[in-house]
Parts: sequence; C-alpha cells; structure tokens
Amino acid sequence: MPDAVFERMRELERQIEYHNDRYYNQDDPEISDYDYDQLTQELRALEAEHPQYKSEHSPSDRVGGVSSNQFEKVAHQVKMESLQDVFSVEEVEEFLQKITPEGGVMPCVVEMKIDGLSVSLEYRGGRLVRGSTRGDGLVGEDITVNLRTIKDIPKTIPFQGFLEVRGEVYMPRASFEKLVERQIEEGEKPFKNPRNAAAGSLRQKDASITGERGLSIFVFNLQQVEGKAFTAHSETLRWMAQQGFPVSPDFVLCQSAGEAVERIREIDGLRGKLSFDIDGAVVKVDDLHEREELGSTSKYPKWAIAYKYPPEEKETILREVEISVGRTGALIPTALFDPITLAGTTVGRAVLHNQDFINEKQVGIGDVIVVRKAGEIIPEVVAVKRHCEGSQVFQIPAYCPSCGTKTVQAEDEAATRCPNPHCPAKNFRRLWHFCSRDAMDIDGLGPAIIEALQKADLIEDFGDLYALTFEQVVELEGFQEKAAQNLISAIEASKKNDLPRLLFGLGIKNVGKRASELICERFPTLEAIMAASEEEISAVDGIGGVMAQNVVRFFAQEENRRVIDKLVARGVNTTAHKQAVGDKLTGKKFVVTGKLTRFTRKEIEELIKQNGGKVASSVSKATSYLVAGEDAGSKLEKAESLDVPVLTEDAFLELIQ
Ligand SMILES: NC(=O)c1ccc[n+]([C@@H]2O[C@H](COP(=O)([O-])OP(=O)(O)OC[C@H]3O[C@@H](n4cnc5c(N)ncnc54)[C@H](O)[C@@H]3O)[C@@H](O)[C@H]2O)c1
Ligand SMILES: [Zn+2]
Repeated sequence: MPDAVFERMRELERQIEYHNDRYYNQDDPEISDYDYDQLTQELRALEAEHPQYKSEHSPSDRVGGVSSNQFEKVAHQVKMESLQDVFSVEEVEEFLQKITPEGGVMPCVVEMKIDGLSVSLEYRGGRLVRGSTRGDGLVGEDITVNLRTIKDIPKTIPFQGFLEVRGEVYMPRASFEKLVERQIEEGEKPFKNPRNAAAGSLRQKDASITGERGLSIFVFNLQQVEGKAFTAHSETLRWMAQQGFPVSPDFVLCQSAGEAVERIREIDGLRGKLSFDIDGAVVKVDDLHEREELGSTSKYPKWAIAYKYPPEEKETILREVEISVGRTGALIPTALFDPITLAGTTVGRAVLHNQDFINEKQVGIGDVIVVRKAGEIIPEVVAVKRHCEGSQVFQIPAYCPSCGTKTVQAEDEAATRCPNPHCPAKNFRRLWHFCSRDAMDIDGLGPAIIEALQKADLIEDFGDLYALTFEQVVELEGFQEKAAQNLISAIEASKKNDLPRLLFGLGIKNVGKRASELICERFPTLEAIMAASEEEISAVDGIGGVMAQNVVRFFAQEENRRVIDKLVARGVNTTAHKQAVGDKLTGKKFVVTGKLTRFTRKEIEELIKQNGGKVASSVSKATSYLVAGEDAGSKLEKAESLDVPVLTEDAFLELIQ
C-alpha cells in the first residue's frame, strides 16, 4: 500500500510539472484550472498524510513558471508569491478564525481575484524604469518594452522615490472576444481564456503585437516604497490610486469573517456583469504589521487566502455542426447543441476549431457532450460524455461549403482552408472587415447588405464597392431610394478616409489599428508601404519582424495588388493626412543625454522619430549615435567605450538637413 501511495505522489508531481509547463511557459494549458486544482489538492493531501514521501522539490512548494531565455532575467527584491487557494467559504472562515486573536478583530480586505498574469512595476524619479513577470517568484523576465504598450500603466507618477508595485495584467472581455474572433477567422489556434491570452500577448518578442491586444492592469500590492510608512493595505491601495494606478477594483475592508464571506458572495453575483474575468476572491489581512508577523511559507503568504469559484459545466446533445469560412479561407466548424444555461446566460453553440480538436475529443453528431464556459465567456466543448449509437467522428468537408473548391490542409497548421481566391464566403468576411468601424467605417454596409450585393453579383472584392451605382443598389430587394442614396454617399465619403483606415481595412494578418497608424506615420503613401522592404518596415518604432513580414507578403500577392489597383483607379485616398518629415534617420538608433540648448528632450525625440529613427534610453552596441549635450555623464563614457559615435546638437541637425 505505501508503495502505491509513493507511486501516486510521483505520478501527481510529474503531471503537475507537465501542466505547469503548458500553462506558465507555453500559455497553452491542456486541462482546465479546476482539473489542475484537483491534482494539486490530491498531492497536498497525500503530502500532509505521508510527509516522509514528500519530494524535496515538490511543486506544492514552488511558485509555477520559469523565466525563458527570450527575455533578460530580473531578480525580484521582494518575492512574488502565489496564494493558497480554497474552494469553500467555510475554509475562508476557518482561515480568518485561526489568525484572529481571542475576542479581538482582524480587519481584512476582500478583493476580486483578477484572472491575468502577475507583473512587477518599478519606478524611480517618477518614471517607470522596469517591469517584469513573476517567473518562479524569485527570478522573472524583463518585459518593460511590452508593458510600456499598455495604456493603463502610468509611465510617470508624482512620487519621486523608488517604488515597486505588483499588479495583474489582464485582457478585458471585449478585447478577448475580438482577439479570439480574429484568431478563428485567420485559422489560428485561439487562446483558451483571457488569462492565457494576456500571458501570451505580454510575452511577445514583438512588442507591437502586445500593443494591439488591448491589455489592461489592476495594481493590487505595494511591494516596496522609499521613505514612506504605511500601516494598512487599504491605505496603500488608496495611495497607489492617487499616484494614477488603476487599483484592485471595488475592494472592501471587512471587520469580520461574516462580512468577508458576504462580500465573496456579492462578488460571485457580480461576475457575469464585469468587463473583465475573475477566477475568485482574495482575502488579505489589512494591518501591515500583522502581515509581517504572520509571514510566509515557501510559496504563499500566511496573511492571505484565495477563494476560487467552481466552474460551470453542463451536458447537452450535439445536434449539428455548422461550417463557416473565415477571412483567410479557414473552414470553421461550430457545434450547435440543445441550449443550456451557463454562468447566467443561454448558450447553444461552441466553436470546434479544427479537425484535430474534433478527433481528439471524438465528437460526433447526436453525442452527449459536456460544455463549459471557459473564463466565463466563450463556451467550449470539454468532452464527449456518451456517444450516440452509431455516431461517427465528425469530418470537416473536403469541399468548401461556399464555392465547392477542394479544401487543403497545410502540413504546419491545423486549419482546413478553401484555397479559392474568389471564394464568396472568404470575400464576404473581407468585405465586412473592410467596411467595419475601425477600418473604412462605411455606414449602412453591414453583413446583410454585403451578402445581397454579392448575391446580385455586384461586388466580389472591396475594390468593387467603389464602382457601385445608385441604379444598381436601388434595384436590390428591400432598398428604398433614400437608403440606396445614403449607401452610395457613405461609400463615396469613405474615399477620403485617412490612410491608416485603409491599411487596416485590407485585413493583413496581425496588423491592427495601432500598427496601421505607426506604419503610415513612417510611410505616408500606400505606394511607399508597398515598396518598403521587410527591414524598412520593421525599423519603424513599434513594428516587429513578424508584422513586417506579413505586410510584405500581403502586397506580394497578385490578387491583393489587383484589388488595390481598383481602389486607386476609383479614387480612394492612399495618402496619410499626417506626414512624416523625412527618412534620413531610418534604421538608426539614438540615445540622447546631457543638457540640450537647442531643443527640449521631447522635441529632439520627436525630430528623430519624424525622420524615421528610433530613440532608446540606454547606450548599447546597437546604438547608432549618442547625442550629447552639456554635462553628459555615464552614457557618454559608455558610448566612448563602445565606440558609438557622439554628436553635438549641431552635428545632429546637419544629419537631418
Ligand atoms: N490548467 C492548467 O493546466 C494549469 C496549470 C498551472 C496552473 N493553473 C492555474 O493557476 C493556478 C496557480 O497559479 P498561481 O500560482 O499563479 O496562483 P493563482 O493564480 O491561483 O493565485 C495567485 C495569483 O493571483 C493573482 N491575483 C489576481 N488578483 C489578485 C489580487 N486582487 N490580489 C492578489 N493576487 C491577485 C496574483 O497575480 C497571484 O500571482 C492554479 O490554481 C490553476 O488555477 C492551471
Ligand atoms: Zn470557398
């Protein structure tokens, strides 16, 4: 018997390590958090019962995750701990009772447990100087450039001393839904939940991709502060809010276990209505001195506990699998099942992604399936509970349901695609994107009208929109004169749109709204963008290699060029309203130091960017020039030691003349 226990413990450790790697390092978990928590609970219970069998390096003593070599490492001065989690409110009560002195009180703060990823932010002299991931709690990854792309993270704060705060970077539901929709459209593997999406988006080598993902942050702890003394956690939260940080939303200070439990229940009720995802509630001792006294284990603080809400799963019957075709031609299978209520809403459909996913779960029509709302929003088919008699694993059709072309599956990807460039379903998606609000914003050109125009053979691609006439539109069923006139006017008006809207509307993989703006700032005409090389595009501040490659590939395709020719011939504006001054500094990296006499810091940085250069904050071998004013210190020394050319302000001006 003890042998069996020993074996089971090793097996659990092995499984937990495996899932830790999938979750923390690959941002692609295989099992649900709930299932994972079951494994850790079992291991913890066995370890308590048989301490002699416990491994020296048990995963229950370690904070999950390692820091990859992709980023520089950061040693955390204050350990970034995990939280002990419990699954019932009784355990929360027990926890509070244990630490409350006889007859006394132990005020605690109840916060929402944001489902994202933990980061540390460091400020000096009122400026954000470094941001990092948790890693294993002691050593994380330097992701400062990525964090800088998050709008809600203050880059400057009033407080001038050294400050380190800890917060949770998360992906709001709206951003998550948009991202998943796009990933499905493009036939990519979508993120399973907002946490993985946030983690995957933040740890991008190409920070411009991070910038496109609409991430946000809530700050929930003050790690270190220079020269200030606080007595309570709630006080630090209020102070951090004054400094401009978005802090833990709607935190409540409770005086008793009863109040804390009541608040946990309240948060549960709010869950469906929040604009972000939470996976529980955190209860923390408010008094900072008490916290110190309570201390920590090797993994958790003893002054806090996380209550986790149970997931909602239900069984239903799969009735049908619908196939739609995405913008890039990916065939997307969607399960249609008998509607069920999950986390407060009725759901009747869930995307089945691709053939691999269907095969893995052995999904067939008529089967009893288990559906869950992952991260509260997007329903997913978790498993088949029972096969229906004679059911067969569903097969994605070998022919496109829209145009009948034989589908293809590239070796290196899971999606089945329709390769026909004239496929109406594919073109429908592209047209829809082109007309959408962030792109050309053509009022009144929604999906129903696009379909009607396609059916009447009036348009194939978005170039054709600009050849539509009033007479053609008014002929369509259900169109009155006024509506037809409005549509034609809206299309006409869109011709004047600024270039970034057009570029975004083209639907280039990964190139979102922000990236389009950045590219157009540097290359102010469509012609210039089309002529630019991968190197030139990736030299744009904020645009990385992956994106640059996608842009070049897009314009290299004959069909895309043909559509663009139509746009140009029909008078669509292809020039940016706001133009860059020049490109004299393309590909050059500058560092500016010392007291300047001809410009402010901001002005010179602006000039560098307007001329196509980049500005960095520290001198390295990659620096092209150091512009040094009076009293230049260590940066000048470093530049000299690395043989980086040093420019005076006048010499700099000559460069851009
Ligand atoms: N599905 C899988 O395969 C898999 C694998 C590994 C881990 N996991 C999940 O991750 C969990 C373990 O991860 P963990 O160690 O990061 O613990 P955790 O996510 O359960 O809790 C700790 C984290 O909560 C975050 N947090 C959010 N809001 C907070 C707030 N208001 N105050 C304080 N902290 C807040 C912090 O960033 C902290 O790091 C597991 O319980 C499981 O749910 C899943
Ligand atoms: Zn097709």
